[in-house]
Amino acid sequence: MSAQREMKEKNPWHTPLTIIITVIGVIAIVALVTVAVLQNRPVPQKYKYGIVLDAGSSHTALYIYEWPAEKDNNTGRVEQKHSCKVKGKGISSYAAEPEKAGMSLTECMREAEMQVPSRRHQETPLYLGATAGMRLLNIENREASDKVFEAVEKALQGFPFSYQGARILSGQEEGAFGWVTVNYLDDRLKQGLETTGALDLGGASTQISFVPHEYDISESPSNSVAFRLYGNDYNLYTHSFLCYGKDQVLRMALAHQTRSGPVTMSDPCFHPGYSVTRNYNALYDSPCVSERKPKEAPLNFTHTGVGNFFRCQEVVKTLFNFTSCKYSRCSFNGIFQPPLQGSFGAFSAYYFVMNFLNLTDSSIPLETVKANLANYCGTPWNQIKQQHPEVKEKYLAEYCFSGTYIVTLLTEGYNFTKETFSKIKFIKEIKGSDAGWTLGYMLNLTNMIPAEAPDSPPLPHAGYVSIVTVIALLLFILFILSLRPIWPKCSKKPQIV
Ligand SMILES: O=P(O)(O)OP(=O)(O)OP(=O)(O)OC[C@H]1O[C@@H](n2cnc3c(O)ncnc32)[C@H](O)[C@@H]1O
Ligand SMILES: [Ca+2]
Repeated sequence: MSAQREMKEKNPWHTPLTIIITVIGVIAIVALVTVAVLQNRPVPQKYKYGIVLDAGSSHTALYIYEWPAEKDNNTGRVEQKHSCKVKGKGISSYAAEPEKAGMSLTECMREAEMQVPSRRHQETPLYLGATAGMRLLNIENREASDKVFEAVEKALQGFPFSYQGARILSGQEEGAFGWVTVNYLDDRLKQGLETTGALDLGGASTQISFVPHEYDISESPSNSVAFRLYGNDYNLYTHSFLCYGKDQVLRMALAHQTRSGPVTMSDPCFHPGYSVTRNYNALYDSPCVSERKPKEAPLNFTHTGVGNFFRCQEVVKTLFNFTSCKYSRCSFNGIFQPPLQGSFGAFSAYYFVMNFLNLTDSSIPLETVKANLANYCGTPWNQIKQQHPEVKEKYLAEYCFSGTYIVTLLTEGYNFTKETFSKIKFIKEIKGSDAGWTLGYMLNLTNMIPAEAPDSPPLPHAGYVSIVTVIALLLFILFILSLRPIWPKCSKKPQIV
C-alpha cells in the first residue's frame, strides 16, 4: 500500500498541476474542433426562389426553382422545387379570347403563392417565355399575339412576385437554354466535363443543340451561340425547326396526303381500323400548312388508318427537303449542321412517345426500335384501345405516327446512324428537375452561372476539420512533451516488495 502511495506521489501525472493542464488541454481541443465544425457546418438552409412559366404551343407549365440563400454569389445549386401544369391548351389557342389566356394561369399562380414562403414573394422573379405556338400566332396574326401577351401580363402582375416580363423566345434561345439546363443539372459545366447535346421535341417546333468538334462558326453564324461558363468557352451549334414539332408535323403529313382534296384518306401512320372525320378548314388553319390547302376541297374528309411503319416513313420523309444545301453539310431544309458529337439527352415529346412505346432503353438497337414500331403500327386500333384504356385517345392514336417521325427525324433528318443512335438517352428529368429550356433561361437571366470559375476554399470542409484536429493534437502532445524535465523522476520503476 505504502509503495503504491509513494508511486502516486512520485508520478508527475498525478500532480494536481498536470491534471489541471491535461483537463484544460482536452477541453481546449474539444472546443477548437467544435468551433471548427460548427463554423463550417452548413447552417439550416434558407432558400431563394424563381418562377418560370413555359408557355408552349400545346400547354403552359409553371416551374418553381429554389437555391440556397446564403450562397449569394450565385454558386448554390438550383433545383426544381415544384411544377404545375396549367389546365387547358397553350396561350396561343386563346387568340380569339385573349382574357382567357390570362385567366388560365390563375390556378397555377395561386399554387406558386402557396409554395413560395410569403416573406420571399416580393423578391422572387417571375418570367414567362413563350415558344413555337406564339411564334406561329405572331406570324399569322401579330395583333392577336400582342393581345394575348397583354392579357397574360395583366394577370401575372396581379400576383405578389417580382414580374420580369413575358416574351417570345427565339428558336436559338430555346435550343441553347435547353442545352444549358441538361448540362447544368448533370454538373458538366462546373466540372468542365464534355457536354451532352440536347434534343427537344415540342408540339410546334423541335430543337437540336450540341458542341461540335472543330466547328467553324463562320459557316452559319445564325446557328451558333457562344457561352463562357465557369471559366470554360463553349461554341454551341443550335437550330430550331419551326413546324417540326409533333403536332404541326402531323398537320404537314395530313396536308401532304390530302393535297388533292379527297373525301377519304388512307393513312399508313394510323392503326388499321382507325377512322375519324376531320375538317379541312381546321386542318389547314396553321401557317405550317395554310399555303398547301387544296383549292377545291370538301368540308370534311374521313381519315382512316392502314398501319404500315415503312410506308409511314416514306410519308414523313416527304416532309424533309434534302435537295439544296449551300453549306459543307446540312441536316434538312438547307439548314447547316456540323457532324454529330458525343451523347445526347432527348426530352419532352421524345420522352413521352418513346416511353409509351417502351423504347427509352439506349441499349435497344435502332433496327429493333424500327421492328417494334412496325409491329405497333400494324396492331388494329380496337386492340390498341383495349390494351391502353387509361391513355388519352388522341395521344394513343398518334403514337405510331410520332414514333415513326422521331426515328425518321433522328436518322434521316439529323443523320444519327445505328451506331450513334445508342448515344441518345430519352429523359424526362435529371436529379428531380425537368429537362427543358426553363431552368437555363432563369439561370441566364439571374446571372446564376458565372463566366469565371468561382473561388472555392482551398480545402473541403472535412479536410479543414481533420487538419485542425491533427494540429491541435500535435500542439497538445508538444505541450505534454515540454513537461519532460519532470519525467526522469518517474522513469525509475518503483520497487514493489
Ligand atoms: O415547345 P412547343 O413546340 O411550344 O410545344 P410544347 O412545349 O407545348 O410541347 P411539349 O413538350 O409540352 O409537348 C410536346 C408534344 O407532346 C404532347 N404530349 C404531352 N404529353 C404527352 C403524352 O403523355 N403522350 C404523348 N404526347 C404527349 C403534347 O401534346 C405536344 O404535342
Ligand atoms: Ca416546349
